[in-house]
Amino acid sequence: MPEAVPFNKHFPVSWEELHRNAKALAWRLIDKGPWKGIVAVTRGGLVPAAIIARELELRLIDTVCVSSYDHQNQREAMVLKGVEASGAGDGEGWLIIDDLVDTGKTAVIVRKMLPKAHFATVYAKPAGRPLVDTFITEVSQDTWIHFPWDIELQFSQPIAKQHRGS
Ligand SMILES: O=P(O)(O)OC[C@H]1O[C@H](OP(=O)(O)OP(=O)(O)O)[C@H](O)[C@@H]1O
Ligand SMILES: Nc1nc2[nH]cnc2c(=O)[nH]1
Ligand SMILES: [Mg+2]
Repeated sequence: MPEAVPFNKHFPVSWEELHRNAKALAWRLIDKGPWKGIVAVTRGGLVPAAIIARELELRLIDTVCVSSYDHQNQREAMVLKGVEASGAGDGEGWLIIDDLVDTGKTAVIVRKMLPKAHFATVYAKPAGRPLVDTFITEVSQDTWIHFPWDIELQFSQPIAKQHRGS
């Protein structure tokens, strides 16, 4: 595995921004369909998958449940649940939706389960980018993305102070 990159930068995402970017992803995906359904990668893929399901009028939704981070620390990936009764088969005509790809480890696992599915994320970092078929926004490898469900409003240090401290 490549050496872990420290997260020097922070990229907070608001609900509005996430909604807008997930809708932008739906616009990119509409012409690549038709789609039979969505497999959301829990938990991060659940909110983007809900927005995309609404926009593409898809009602058949399944989940794969993968966990590989304790906050910012990556550990061995655990598959808690695979694709079940949805009939996704080899993934032909299906979308896999996750919030982001970072190292690409989760993407490799999910792609093995559904090799013909179209893998789409809202955000991508360079190491994971080759594993995604469609994404919206790229951020650098040393950036940690903070999703709206993980954060709350609070005082923020000026960038100059954060930079001196890093
Ligand atoms: O490309 P990778 O290095 O594998 O990282 C990307 C994965 O990490 C996060 O999930 P996490 O395992 O933290 O679980 P969560 O979705 O439940 O927060 C994120 O939602 C992606 O699924
Ligand atoms: N929230 C969040 N989860 C991740 N999992 C892997 N990389 C990230 C990231 O940048 N932000
Ligand atoms: Mg996840």
